[in-house]
Amino acid sequence: MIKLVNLSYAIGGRMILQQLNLTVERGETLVIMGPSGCGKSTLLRLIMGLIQPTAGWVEIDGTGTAAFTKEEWREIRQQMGMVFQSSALFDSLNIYDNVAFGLRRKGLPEAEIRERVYRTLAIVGLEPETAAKMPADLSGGMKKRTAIARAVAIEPPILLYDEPTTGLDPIIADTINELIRELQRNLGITSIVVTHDIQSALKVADRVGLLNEGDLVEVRPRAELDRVSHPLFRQFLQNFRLEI
Ligand SMILES: Nc1ncnc2c1ncn2[C@@H]1O[C@H](COP(=O)(O)OP(=O)(O)OP(=O)(O)O)[C@@H](O)[C@H]1O
Repeated sequence: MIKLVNLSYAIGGRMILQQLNLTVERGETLVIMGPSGCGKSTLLRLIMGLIQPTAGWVEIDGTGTAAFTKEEWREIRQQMGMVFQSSALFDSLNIYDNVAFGLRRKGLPEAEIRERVYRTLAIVGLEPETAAKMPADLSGGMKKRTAIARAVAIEPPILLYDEPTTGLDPIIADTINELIRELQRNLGITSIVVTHDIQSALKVADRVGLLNEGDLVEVRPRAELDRVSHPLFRQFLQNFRLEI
């Protein structure tokens, strides 16, 4: 479970996020949409503890993080996987070592790492032979699968995705959406997905929220998107030619 309590973030005197309150239940997938620059990536960075809020706090599974030390953040980050916008694979490491990265940091024995790497590659739909390849040898969709595998390998209860389908063609994007859904269904992962992609939102979301100018203006269950009331949210959905 992820809870935001009056969460605010300002930088250089400018308010980026203001007083966000939200609970993402265990096993739920929340999609956050919003215009460019509205603060979506900043929100994910706050949840990961990569930056600290100006006011308010984040709770992870009932634990408030406001007074966390760097060490405590490092520990709780073990509960969270992050899939970065550009996949952000380590270019000099092969796929095996990319997926093994978080497992090595946990200090697991190599035999267990090996078993988990191949199991995770299978979960994300990559052949075992992919393990020996370098990121540069992979297509965009396979890179994204690898990035998801790297995040999933540590078996985190929470996964955060920053624009998981950006830059992928619609068919490949759809397979990534399927994968996000499967991970939620099969592993019960709690997820926040930040995206511009309404198709993706419709495929993976239990609920969808609109972030605008640092404010979470409306959050709706996926099945109730036809009842959205905020004008910008309506416009946002219509712009993507959603029949509402
Ligand atoms: N370190 C920083 N210094 C100055 N401004 C920042 C910093 N980090 C974020 N911002 C500003 O905060 C706002 C929100 O940025 P953020 O990257 O969170 O938006 P976003 O919604 O993820 O955008 P996009 O959809 O384009 O990725 C932007 O106006 C950005 O310029």
